[in-house]
Amino acid sequence: MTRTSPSSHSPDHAPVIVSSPGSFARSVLDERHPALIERVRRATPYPPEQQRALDSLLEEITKGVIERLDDSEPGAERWRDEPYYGQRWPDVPFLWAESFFYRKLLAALGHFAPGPWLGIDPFAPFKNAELTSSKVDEELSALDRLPELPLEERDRTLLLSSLWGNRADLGFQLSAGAGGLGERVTGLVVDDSPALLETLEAGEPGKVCLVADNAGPELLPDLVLADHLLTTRRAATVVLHLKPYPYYVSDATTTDTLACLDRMTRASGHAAEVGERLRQAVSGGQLTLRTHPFSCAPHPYERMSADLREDFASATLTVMKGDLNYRRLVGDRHWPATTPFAEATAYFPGPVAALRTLKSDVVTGLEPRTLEELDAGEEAWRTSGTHALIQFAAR
Ligand SMILES: O=P(O)(O)OC[C@H]1O[C@](O)(CO)[C@@H](O)[C@@H]1O
Repeated sequence: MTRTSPSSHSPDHAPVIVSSPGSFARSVLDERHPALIERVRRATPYPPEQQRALDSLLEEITKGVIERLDDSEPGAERWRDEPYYGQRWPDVPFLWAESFFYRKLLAALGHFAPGPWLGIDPFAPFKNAELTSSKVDEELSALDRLPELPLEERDRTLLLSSLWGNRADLGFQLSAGAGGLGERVTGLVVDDSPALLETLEAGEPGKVCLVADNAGPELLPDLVLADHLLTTRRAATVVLHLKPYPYYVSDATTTDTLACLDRMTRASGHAAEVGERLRQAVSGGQLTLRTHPFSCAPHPYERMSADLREDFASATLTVMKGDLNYRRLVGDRHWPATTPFAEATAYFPGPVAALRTLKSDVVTGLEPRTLEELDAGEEAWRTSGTHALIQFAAR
């Protein structure tokens, strides 16, 4: 990966830029994005106007330079002052390039334009296939064993299933180049779960912010975890942060959340009970769904707006799910992997945890010995989704 000039948050660690051929970031832009355009075309019979817009987007990302979003697009003003227009896609920060690609894909499909395609989620066919799969049936039935477990074991099981649910990332599965997901490795590269749980147990139950990542098989265990936090009084309220519009293929929106609740209540046994309780929690205000525009911003959380900062500052704990949230939490930078997680997140306004399977180059908080072992083992441990971590920083 190439490096560009450093910036304020971590002067020594440059942002991840796409350019070097052969880098992970480059493979996402060169392989994953064009493949995704084709999958979207095949999944939904978009009319000629949208087909032509997809052709132009494909041409732009493969051969052209970055072109602005049309001013008529909702939220276009948030993208207007970015410094990257006219540059080649591989020459700008990875996080920005990926985010802008997803926003342009929605523009090409008329997602925000009044008319018949308004609000149609281009990724819905993939998400629906996952949510209706028999694998999900099995996972929901497995919940029947949950009430028998002692509390400590339930805590751990639910944290781990929310964590490993993060492997359910359609971006990965749709990828032609990445070779899909490898076998998951048992054991976490960092496990701060005892400190995380201690924070939730200390003092009166407060608010927990759960910043969701993917829909379906990841969101289901996230919702079960939210129910567990509420029913065990680890949290008085949970705020579930969702994406305001379809993003990074499988990221969870409000529609996806309602689909999960529906899936649970239509199941039997414990899953149905949890689903019903969660519906009531939404109606009663114990579980709030929040879709902040910054959730789809191409920036690290260090640049979050004052109202979002206030939400996280007033929480007992914020849990960031998944790889993209991790990249945004620590900044998508070339951190030395042994940089303490607390240092990389020092700006964060409250206690924060990350539950993440590793699917991109960025990582912090590793013990030197762990890093040595990982580097000596499987080559792509940072990006293959085989390893995972639970990190926590108190404030
Ligand atoms: O769904 P997750 O865990 O956020 O993973 C999404 C990840 O997929 C990628 O788009 C490509 O791997 C990463 O850039 C991103 O971090």
